[in-house]
Amino acid sequence: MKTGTTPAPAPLHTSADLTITDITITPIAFSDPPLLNAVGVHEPLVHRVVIEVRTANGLLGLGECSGGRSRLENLALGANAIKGVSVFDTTRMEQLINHALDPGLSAFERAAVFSAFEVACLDIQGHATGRTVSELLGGTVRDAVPFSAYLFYKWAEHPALDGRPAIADEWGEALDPAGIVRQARKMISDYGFKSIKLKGGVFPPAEEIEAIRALREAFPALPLRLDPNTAWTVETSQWVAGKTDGLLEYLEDPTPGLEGMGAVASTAPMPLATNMCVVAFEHIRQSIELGSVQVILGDHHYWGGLRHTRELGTICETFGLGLSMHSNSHLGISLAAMVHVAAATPALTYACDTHYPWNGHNDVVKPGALRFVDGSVRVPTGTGLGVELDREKLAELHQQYLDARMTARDDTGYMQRFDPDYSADLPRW
Ligand SMILES: O=C([O-])[C@@H](O)[C@@H](O)[C@H](O)[C@@H](O)C(=O)[O-]
Ligand SMILES: [Mg+2]
Repeated sequence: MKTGTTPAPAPLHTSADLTITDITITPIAFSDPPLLNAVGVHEPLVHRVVIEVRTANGLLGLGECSGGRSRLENLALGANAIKGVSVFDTTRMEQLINHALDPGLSAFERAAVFSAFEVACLDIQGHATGRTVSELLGGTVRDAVPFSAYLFYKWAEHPALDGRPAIADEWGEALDPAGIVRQARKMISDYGFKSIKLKGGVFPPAEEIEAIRALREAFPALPLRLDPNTAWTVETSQWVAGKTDGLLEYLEDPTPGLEGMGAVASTAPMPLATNMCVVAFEHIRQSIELGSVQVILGDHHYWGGLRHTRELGTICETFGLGLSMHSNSHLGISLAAMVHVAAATPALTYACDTHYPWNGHNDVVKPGALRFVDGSVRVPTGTGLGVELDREKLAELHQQYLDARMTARDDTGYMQRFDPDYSADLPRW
């Protein structure tokens, strides 16, 4: 219970004014280092979208999601469907968006489109009532949200290409256990993270196990995770799980599919986690029946917004599953939304993932509200999401998007520019 030190804020606006009148969808591009994964390498620019929702009484709410040509088309359809609706009617909004989108679209894409608007509407609800988004989600159960150091094998620089010079970064090369430990030391010294995740699926599994061993030696007290994004067969996954017994707090998506994961889980000494085989509510039942995963990585972008992600927490608790959070390359609007929902979700059992150390220096939100201290981000205290748009930065990143003529993320195609024989067929080992 709150003590009398903070006076309860009076509602600032009546809900009668909170009809959506205008929505701006701005595609942006921001820089990204050459991070390696199971399907290739990150391109020099990430395509993402900033959503601005405005109401009749002049309030503004922000959302952020991943980009791509079809995503932009779907966002435009969604925006059109919810004009004239109150920002408090998010359930109806979800129905309207579902109705407006092509019936053939995946549940995943529908959820992603709705989520971007839901976050912006919750931001406005917060401004209108003088409350934070986490308060609107039921209040915080933690003041700060822990994140893990998200390590990647990486090249020292984006190689020169088509007349463009090479692009180096502050992180340098990490292609072996020593490079990974070096990267971990820098990330932990910069951000204070208390757990570590290594993106695997890049090198043969024995080499990645060596990197995990090196991390264990360098950071004896920090929990470790390995995520090869389904690069391994069931047999290889079982072998790796046996070799990393006692080293990992969980093993994430070693192999494709609920059945494959179930087979690995039946022998693995550690819990299995996923952001690939359980990505919608409809997958949970079969996963429980098969015992496929013991930890779900929620992600409000893909689970249909902040309220549904909070509901996912309750389901995880009900079935005795752990809950963590997945991340793709993102900026501060998404980080703020993650922090609010994670702070309001008692069932969160693991530190969340974030790409922010790789991308945050390019943020579209003004500095100050989001800071990592000892690996955690304190819940922003301003109303709504508690972050403010930096319009100059938004314009700059939008221009960067226009100049780059981006269409969709293509880690595999970019890798093939340097290695024409590269194949992204998985499982690879
Ligand atoms: O950014 C990447 O290369 C990651 O592999 C990302 O695309 C994944 O979605 C994610 O981080 C994961 O945990 O699988
Ligand atoms: Mg993953």
